[in-house]
Amino acid sequence: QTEIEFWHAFTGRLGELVAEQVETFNASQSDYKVVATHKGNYSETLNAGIAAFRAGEQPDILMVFEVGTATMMAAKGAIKPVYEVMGDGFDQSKYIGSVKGYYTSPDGNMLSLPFNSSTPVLWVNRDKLSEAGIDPDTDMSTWEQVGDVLDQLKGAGVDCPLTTAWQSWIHLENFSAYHDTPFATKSNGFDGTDTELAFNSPAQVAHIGALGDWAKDGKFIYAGRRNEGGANFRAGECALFTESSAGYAGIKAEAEFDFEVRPLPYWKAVADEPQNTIIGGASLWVMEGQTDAEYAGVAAFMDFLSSPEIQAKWHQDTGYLPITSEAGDLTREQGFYDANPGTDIAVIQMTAKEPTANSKGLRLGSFDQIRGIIDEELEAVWSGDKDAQTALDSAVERGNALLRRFEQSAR
Ligand SMILES: O=P(O)(O)OC[C@H](O)CO
Repeated sequence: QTEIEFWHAFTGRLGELVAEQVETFNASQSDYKVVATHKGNYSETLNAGIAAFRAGEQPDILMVFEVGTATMMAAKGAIKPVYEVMGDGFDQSKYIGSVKGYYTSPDGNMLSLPFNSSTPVLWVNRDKLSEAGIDPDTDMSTWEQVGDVLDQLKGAGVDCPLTTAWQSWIHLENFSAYHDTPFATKSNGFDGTDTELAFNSPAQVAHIGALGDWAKDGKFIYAGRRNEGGANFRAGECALFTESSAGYAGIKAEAEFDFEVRPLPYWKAVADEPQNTIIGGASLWVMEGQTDAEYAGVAAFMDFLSSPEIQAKWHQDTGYLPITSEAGDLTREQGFYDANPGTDIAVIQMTAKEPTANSKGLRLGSFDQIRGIIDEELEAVWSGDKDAQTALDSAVERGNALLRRFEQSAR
């Protein structure tokens, strides 16, 4: 039996669900055994994979969050493109375009498997709204409307009207795509590594400024750079929570209140209607230097993960997007969206409009480090130390220095 090493970044409910998938695969055949190992959070898992490659001890499969995509694409000699691993019969057309597009080479080949792809949405604690005397069905399509609701929640004495996970991903990266505004030049890096950050334009400054005002007034409660705010929301402390669609797994397992998923709000003052949101989560990269038997095992496992039943179950359990049209169709046929209203919002938000140059996604080198800079600057806004314009100007300048260094090293 050939062992396939799979390093991932899941804990909690998602950790249980990925373990279940691996067990199902292992029990379904006897040629291969996938051994899944948790390597820490997304950044730690990426760094562990890079360090292991340098030491010649890389796993067969490495989960890399979307932030690491450009880094992995540039890591020549470290990765084996998924379309090559899958071989001649690989039908790339079954994967949903807007999902696989993030991980596809300029000549149209899938470089990694978009196993756990998400997009941000608005999670609502309906009980919290009712307790505050607010109609839980109140329209919160726009940030203007959310602002009114936050006023009412604060007025009713709610301690945590709004919190967020992944502030840069949701409130700058997706915000920009959703309002069809560049996050960076050169189609957010898709058209070349000579890209510059551009998220300090009036639309982004206005949004971060509004969040900063809400933070000052105790209406927006900052909980951390990753998904720390999830614990507060799941415990029933917060009324509204901007978080990944994959927050679903934990919320469904833990929330003892009536919850709902809504589309990510947009500013009516900036756009008549929203563009599309972009991908987050992670994809599975295959590492170089493995045996033919291991690559055959990786292909079998990825084929299994992409099969309609397994993929539909994963989508329904986790809130991650279905990666194939068949898995989406099967989910609909099974009545899942009817029984769980709102669970199709993430897919609709991603696919309702043809992406523009500003909304295909991001492909920026050293982006994990750049996110660290953005996090630092945003925290200065939430604490009242910097205004939004100053903080975003500084993040752009500091981030551009890292992009230039990446560009030189990629040559
Ligand atoms: O929580 P996830 O897995 O949907 O990931 C959210 C962000 O995309 C991470 O960069």
